Amino acid sequence: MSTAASTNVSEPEQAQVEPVVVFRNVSIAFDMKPVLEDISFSVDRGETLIILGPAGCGKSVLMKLANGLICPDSGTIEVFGENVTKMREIDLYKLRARIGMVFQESALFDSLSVEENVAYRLHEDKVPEEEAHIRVVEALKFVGLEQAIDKFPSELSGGMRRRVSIARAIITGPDLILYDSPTGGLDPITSTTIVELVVKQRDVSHTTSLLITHRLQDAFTLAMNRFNQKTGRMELIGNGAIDPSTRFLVLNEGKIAFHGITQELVHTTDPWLKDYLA
Ligand SMILES: Nc1ncnc2c1ncn2[C@@H]1O[C@H](COP(=O)(O)OP(=O)(O)OP(=O)(O)O)[C@@H](O)[C@H]1O
Repeated sequence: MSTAASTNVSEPEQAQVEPVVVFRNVSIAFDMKPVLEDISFSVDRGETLIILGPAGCGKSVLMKLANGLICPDSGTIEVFGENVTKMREIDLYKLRARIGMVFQESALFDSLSVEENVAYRLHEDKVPEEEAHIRVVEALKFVGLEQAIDKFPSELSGGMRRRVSIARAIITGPDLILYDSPTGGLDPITSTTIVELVVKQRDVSHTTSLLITHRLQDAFTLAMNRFNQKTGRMELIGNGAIDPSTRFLVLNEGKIAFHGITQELVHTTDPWLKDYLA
């Protein structure tokens, strides 16, 4: 029973901060085959959640659920405090305006120039041409590609296309970024340049993010590095320290095999996780 004294104790500050994404008991099956079963987790403001797991375990399905692109069979999903599973298409459209998406295949429009691709959402929102151009240049500068503004996707390397895709995702100043395998299909050196951009976005803008990766190396690079704004480069945090805003979610056979911080993951005693991380 609560006492007068206990009710007077002020609640911790964190109680006032609403998570950006909340999954509660979410399940979904395709063709009677369960893909995600009773999944619950939340992502706090400013957090980067790295999603790992074997091929086909449901990582992309989880991300599509977070974006309201598909609906769960049961459970609820809240994004920015709103239940996306109950939203009308028009409200989902407004919600997605606050979300930046980076797809594995970059998903650029081949017939549009880099400038038109990056400005796509601004044009949809009827942003005046002059302002749109300034913002495109700024976003392309962020990813180090301002010189490619007049090129077409077919003239770019895979890594450059991925960088354009990141510029397109950040141009609206999103409150949440969903990265679906942003380094997929890239060589290790190019992958590192993409991870560096993700770290830069995390440490400069503190945008809440969900990031799927198949490469453990990328996941740990994200956790162990920070962006140095003075040098304009990513650098090791050092002394074995890790980024406090980066957490991990590992899926296996439709369930959460791990959800927590980097140190807990690397010191796990779970046999399956140890094998997966080896
Ligand atoms: N629209 C759909 N219809 C039927 N099955 C689907 C659909 N979308 C996903 N699946 C199935 O759900 C399972 C999980 O797919 P998902 O793409 O989320 O896996 P993943 O973990 O992202 O895989 P990968 O690491 O290979 O990208 C797979 O078996 C896939 O075939």
